[in-house]
Amino acid sequence: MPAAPLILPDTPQNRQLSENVHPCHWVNPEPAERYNLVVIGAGTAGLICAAGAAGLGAKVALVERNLMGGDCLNTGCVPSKALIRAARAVYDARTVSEFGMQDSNLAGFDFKVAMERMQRLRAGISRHDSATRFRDELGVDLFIGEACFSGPDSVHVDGKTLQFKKAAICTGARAAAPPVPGLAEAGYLTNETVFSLTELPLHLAVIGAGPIGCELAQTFCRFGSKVTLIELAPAILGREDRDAAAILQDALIREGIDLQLGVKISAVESRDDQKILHLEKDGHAIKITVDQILVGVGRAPNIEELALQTAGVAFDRSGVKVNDQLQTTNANIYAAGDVCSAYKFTHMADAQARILLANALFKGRQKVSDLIVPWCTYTDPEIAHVGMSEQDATAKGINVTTLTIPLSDIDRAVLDGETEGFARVHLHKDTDRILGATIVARHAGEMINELTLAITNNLGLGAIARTIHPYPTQAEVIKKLADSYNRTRLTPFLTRLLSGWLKWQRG
Ligand SMILES: Cc1cc2nc3c(=O)[nH]c(=O)nc-3n(C[C@H](O)[C@H](O)[C@H](O)COP(=O)(O)OP(=O)(O)OC[C@H]3O[C@@H](n4cnc5c(N)ncnc54)[C@H](O)[C@@H]3O)c2cc1C
Ligand SMILES: NC(=O)c1ccc[n+]([C@@H]2O[C@H](COP(=O)([O-])OP(=O)(O)OC[C@H]3O[C@@H](n4cnc5c(N)ncnc54)[C@H](O)[C@@H]3O)[C@@H](O)[C@H]2O)c1
Repeated sequence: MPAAPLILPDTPQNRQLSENVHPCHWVNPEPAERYNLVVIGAGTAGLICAAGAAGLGAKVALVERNLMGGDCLNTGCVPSKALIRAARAVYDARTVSEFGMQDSNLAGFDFKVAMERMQRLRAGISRHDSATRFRDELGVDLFIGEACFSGPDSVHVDGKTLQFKKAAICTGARAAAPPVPGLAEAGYLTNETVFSLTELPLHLAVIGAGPIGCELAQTFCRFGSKVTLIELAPAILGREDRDAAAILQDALIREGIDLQLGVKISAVESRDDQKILHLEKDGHAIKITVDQILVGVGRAPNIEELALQTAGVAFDRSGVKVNDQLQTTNANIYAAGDVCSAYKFTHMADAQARILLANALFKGRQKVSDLIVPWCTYTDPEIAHVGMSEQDATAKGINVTTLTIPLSDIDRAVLDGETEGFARVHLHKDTDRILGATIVARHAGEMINELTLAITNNLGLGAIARTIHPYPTQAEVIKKLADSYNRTRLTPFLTRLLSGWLKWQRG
């Protein structure tokens, strides 16, 4: 009988996942005399570093204390997006009457089936991050255990010492806990435990309306939980365009989420199986009784166990300190991903790992500040953003022209019944140079790529105006932005000139 999986519940899918990303009978190899690169942490950043370096012929050691694949595979992007997909199916089924289908209701929804689907898909995807693949196909020395520095050029794991020329700290981050009296005693879910639920909460309190809170509040509400979403700030998704966040805020309230904004949680107490949250809002006390609490109030870097002082690596509350080339205060040690990045995204961990490889192994001088970073919050509608916001540009003293097209102007969005949203670009004033963009649409995450490509490659809106977009697609909204830019170039003088020419043509 194989050991119980590291990720609960104990199901065949979770056993398969565990066997791939933390095999129970794994035997650590004998360390090489010296490694070109020792990578600590096998999340996205660490896996890209290890696979990339080994693929280029480096001798690489990779150390992971828990599950290879890190947050993204096990407790982040993958399980959350599988559940978001299930929640969309439930929502669509409930709102089909306008398409002529009979109303369906929630009675037929089985939470266990949605969770099993997530576990099955996650286990399948885990093959790419598996221990045996990294050892047998990529030639990486994989050590399972907790790593800590034992000197400026050595790491200790499982009673062994790994000597390195260069090291990469890729240890990621974990859920931060809000300092609320009684919360720890009452118990709460985080991203590490919410995907292990076996029963749908009847009433779920979600603390924090950032991406984690908004995505999962909407998901559980669609599954049929009563959801209270509690946010300290006066609005949700503080980092997003205000108009974009307002559209989502309305959608969440309309779907039945009890949204408590500008609220302080003064205490939590538990009574029988219930948890009681005491809130303060505008001087009033509010009491909410729930059966589960989910916390999503930001991340704390995983640095405590690394003995960073021993290696001369500086750090603070936000993580390992790195320069623009991802080098720490020890010139031979670099860091990438959530442990050092203000942008905590899988694609950013990936992009930083590539920079780390070039700079650490090949004396490259690539800079993080040169990256154009898109992101997307996978609510319904999605909110996707790339580049600067209007405030970023203003703070840099750049004059901006902002253009916005509502989705209600786009035929395909009208036909799909998905008109809630818009596309917006910020241009360098009097030019077609795109500084940043936000899209709110059901599949905004797919649509933002065209604008990311344009910004990354210095293509202005003019290039998009010259690009044919298939009709009818929702991405035509980006072409319409470009057309509206072209119209701004029609000065009264040019208009007079053109109309004079056409008049002359008529004879
Ligand atoms: C619920 C949720 C949803 C998300 N959704 C998205 C999304 O849709 N899109 C997106 O881009 N991002 C998303 N993210 C963010 C994304 O998961 C992270 O940005 C990404 O996983 C960071 O990768 P990383 O390699 O830096 O760190 P991690 O994935 O955290 O990996 C770090 C690894 O290091 C290991 N480790 C730590 N300390 C040690 C040690 N001392 N010794 C050995 N090993 C150690 C850990 O066990 C872990 O496996 C989401 C996050 C959450 C929580
Ligand atoms: N789709 C995606 O790419 C995606 C999805 C989920 C998570 N992530 C990543 O994970 C990271 C963490 O996400 P997150 O949502 O936990 O953090 P966050 O920092 O983005 O948002 C946390 C929210 O919690 C609020 N908050 C803080 N303390 C509070 C308190 N005591 N009471 C009530 N509200 C409080 C904050 O005001 C903020 O709005 C993000 O930075 C993001 O990069 C990305």
